[in-house]
Amino acid sequence: LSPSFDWRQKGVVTPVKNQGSCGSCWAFSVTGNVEGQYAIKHGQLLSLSEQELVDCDDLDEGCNGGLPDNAYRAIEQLGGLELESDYPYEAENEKCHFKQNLVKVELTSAVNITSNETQIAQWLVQNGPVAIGINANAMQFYMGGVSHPLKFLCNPKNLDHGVLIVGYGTSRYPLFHRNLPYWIIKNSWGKSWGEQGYYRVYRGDGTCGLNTMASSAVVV
Ligand SMILES: CCC[C@@H](/C=C/S(=O)(=O)c1ccccc1)NC(=O)[C@H](Cc1ccccc1)NC(=O)N1CCC(N2CCOCC2)CC1
Repeated sequence: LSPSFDWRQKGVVTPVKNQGSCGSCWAFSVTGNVEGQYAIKHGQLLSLSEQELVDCDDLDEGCNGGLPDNAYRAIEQLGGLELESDYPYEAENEKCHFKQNLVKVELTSAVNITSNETQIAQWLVQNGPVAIGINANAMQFYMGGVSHPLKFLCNPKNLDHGVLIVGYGTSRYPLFHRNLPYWIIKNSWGKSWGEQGYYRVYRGDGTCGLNTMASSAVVV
């Protein structure tokens, strides 16, 4: 396993987005994953619509929450994803105005990825960014660095947020830990949150349950 890998350097990750005051994190996690899969397969980076999922994915609950696995199925059933520019984000539940002729990306299926973090890293290098569920307790007060909250402060069984792993690394931590392994996670709370919108979290001990619900779409 290479010591670090970052899909942002390969041009398959769109700029950090902001879900606003709508519980649509699950939709951003899925569009981020599909954007990556499509870019890797077709060599073109498209920004895809979260609002289409918020409005049209009836397996989920729009601004009141959702699950990546439901969203992949809904995208297959709907017929595909439209561009962000064709179906712009409104941060509220609206009436579905999906248009089949505007579909840019179709899914053939989706996969669940093992919870072994070394294997998740291998999968990521071979296939692309990974959609995950995580307990966001430690993210609400995150100001940068490598987050490694104590288990009782970030229950790995209470997943409540959908985000996207885009890479991993090891920090040369001078004083305490020599090589601190971490994940690089794209959040959807805007660029002013965390490290320009990103979250680095300890890699290797199931911190905040980040390894327990890893998944990806398979695009046409
Ligand atoms: C109210 C929804 C909030 C939203 C994220 C909002 S958020 O703004 O990113 C945030 C998260 C944490 C702290 C603060 C802010 N969370 C979700 O959508 C989370 C995301 C998630 C959870 C677990 C695994 C993967 C992804 N999902 C959920 O909240 N839900 C999952 C589906 C569930 N349905 C119940 C009825 O039967 C069908 C399923 C509804 C709640």
